[in-house]
Amino acid sequence: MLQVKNISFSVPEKQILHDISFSMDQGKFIGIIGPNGSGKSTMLKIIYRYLKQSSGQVTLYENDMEQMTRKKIAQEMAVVSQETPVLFDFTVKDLVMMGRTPYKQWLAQDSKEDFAIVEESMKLADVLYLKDRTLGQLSGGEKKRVMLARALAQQANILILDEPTNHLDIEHQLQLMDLVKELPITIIAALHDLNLAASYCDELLLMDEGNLHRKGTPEQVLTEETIKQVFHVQAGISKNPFTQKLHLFFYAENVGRSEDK
Ligand SMILES: Nc1ncnc2c1ncn2[C@@H]1O[C@H](COP(=O)(O)OP(=O)(O)OP(=O)(O)O)[C@@H](O)[C@H]1O
Repeated sequence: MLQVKNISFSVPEKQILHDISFSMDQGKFIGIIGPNGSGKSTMLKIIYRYLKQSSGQVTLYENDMEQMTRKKIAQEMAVVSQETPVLFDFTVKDLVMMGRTPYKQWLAQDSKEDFAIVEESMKLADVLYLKDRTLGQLSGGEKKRVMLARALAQQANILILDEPTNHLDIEHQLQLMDLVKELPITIIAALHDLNLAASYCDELLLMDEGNLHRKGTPEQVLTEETIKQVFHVQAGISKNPFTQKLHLFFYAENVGRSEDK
């Protein structure tokens, strides 16, 4: 459904992305992983058209995204970015209602259906109890969940998440990942936690210094060799005994050396 074709991105000082190509199939959960500064957020920002690539093309259902209107893109894609908007005086329910904007005519009233969708989205993201608070009165993790609720209210076909579990406690991390995994839509998420990525993603894109180092299933991408090459740490590959999913252990290269002496 979505194709990224030969995308490069440069700023005056340097090239940030080098000739990236991949495609996303309907209903799949794709994870973008890689060290700090490897280009994950930049790649996502180009997909949701916050940044314009220097060369290459992104197509959605074979249409060039540059030719699509903002409104059409907002009906297709919802984004939870790393930044929270500076709308401190807005209440949670008003913010989540903003997710309905792409479906409204100029100055149209919120419909019964809009209110029902907003309430359901707040329930799913576990923020209903915060609905009358303003954004300025929330913790980092609560804000993150409100932004997820807003994205859910958008009812888009593609959900883009930039480090969605950042700021979340472990219960809410797993809740969020379970929730988005169950959605019948396509998800693309930049993730730092490789074990979360391994557990939930159908496919991983491993970025390294602006290049797509490897793509494939978690088993294909998360090997001892690739982790050493890209993250410069040693990894042991195992299985989570409860979920049977791939599980990684990490250690610095010199661990255990003192015991060898
Ligand atoms: N506007 C800009 N001008 C100059 N350099 C930039 C700009 N935006 C991003 N960069 C650089 O591009 C590289 C990729 O940044 P990006 O935010 O995409 O990385 P990331 O993989 O998402 O990192 P992190 O894991 O730390 O969030 C970094 O080295 C960053 O400093």
